[in-house]
Amino acid sequence: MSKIVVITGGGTGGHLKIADVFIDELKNRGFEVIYIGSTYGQDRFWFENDDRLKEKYFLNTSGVVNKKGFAKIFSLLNIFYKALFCLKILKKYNIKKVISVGGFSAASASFASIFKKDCELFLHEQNSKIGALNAKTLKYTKKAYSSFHDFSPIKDYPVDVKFFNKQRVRSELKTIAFFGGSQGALAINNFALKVAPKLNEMGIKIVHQTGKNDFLRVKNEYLKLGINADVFDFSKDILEKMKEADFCVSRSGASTLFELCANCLPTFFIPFKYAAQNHQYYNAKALFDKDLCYLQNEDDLDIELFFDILKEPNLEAISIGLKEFIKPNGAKQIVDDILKD
Ligand SMILES: CC(=O)N[C@H]1[C@@H](OP(=O)(O)OP(=O)(O)OC[C@H]2O[C@@H](n3ccc(=O)[nH]c3=O)[C@H](O)[C@@H]2O)O[C@H](CO)[C@@H](O)[C@@H]1O
Repeated sequence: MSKIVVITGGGTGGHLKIADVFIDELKNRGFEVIYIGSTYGQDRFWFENDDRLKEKYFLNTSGVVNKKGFAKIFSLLNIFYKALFCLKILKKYNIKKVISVGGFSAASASFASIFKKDCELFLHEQNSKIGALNAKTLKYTKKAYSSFHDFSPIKDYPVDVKFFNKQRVRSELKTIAFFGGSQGALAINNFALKVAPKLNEMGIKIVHQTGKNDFLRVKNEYLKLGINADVFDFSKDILEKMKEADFCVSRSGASTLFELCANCLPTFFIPFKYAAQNHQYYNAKALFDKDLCYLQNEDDLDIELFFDILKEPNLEAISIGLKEFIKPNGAKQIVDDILKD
């Protein structure tokens, strides 16, 4: 069997994090990995200087979902043109297995794997609602994996095992973290700034990930409020920040959500309302239905209710429940399954 696997997909951190976890898992088993992503989105930021990869290609492709008319046709033609380039890569390295982690970055290499007769396509869908490209390629896949959908033979999310290793049952509220997902979230930044003075009065320490675009504004606002918060735009080691927190306010992007579960950190989710098919809301609802998180839509945010929750945040029961909700080794099981024949 060829010892080189192609991983494709990205655009945002939620997809790229899965690629990252699979790269480690494959490298540990002596496989080499080629990554194919896009020049748009965050793919370069995550993998351009990654020494684990045998090769990396960033194609000039972009999404088609939100485009209309000629722009849409042009994007589609471009994706197919780049698929021919990907086909050459698959042939050159005799690739037999391509793993897509979704997002528009995955389109060209996924189509190339479908064109190549002796190549199998595998898919990881992170969210509760199936993404546009994944919905199109699903029927051509050898196997598809998801923590939300019945078609998946493996339900555990491929969370980096380090989040489990630093798992902690929370019992006392000393530190609160605000996470906006890989790009940060204006709504969470504004909410944090509104509740910060009272949190500060209550003696609660604030850790706040703002995203790159809003970092300076938020940092300055904390300075004006005279609050000594740990403010950062993006951290390569988010676990360092997470493990310190006893409660979190976060977007419900799938990778963040399952990392929070793995770490047993009770969370108040504020989903990104424009996510396709409102998938962030449904991601969090899977936890909410089991009383394992707090959940509020951005438009209904209620500061009084938030502080009511903080009076008796049920930390221990939620923390213990999260431990049961997700088991480690999701990545290992999926890669075992991909490599098994
Ligand atoms: C706006 C948007 O379209 N968001 C989507 C995107 O979210 P987004 O890109 O925000 O993805 P997630 O929240 O799922 O994951 C973010 C990843 O980045 C990491 N991280 C984040 C901040 C930081 O400072 N350092 C760091 O390493 C997190 O640990 C996590 O692994 O992909 C997710 C997975 O498909 C979807 O559920 C989201 O709806």
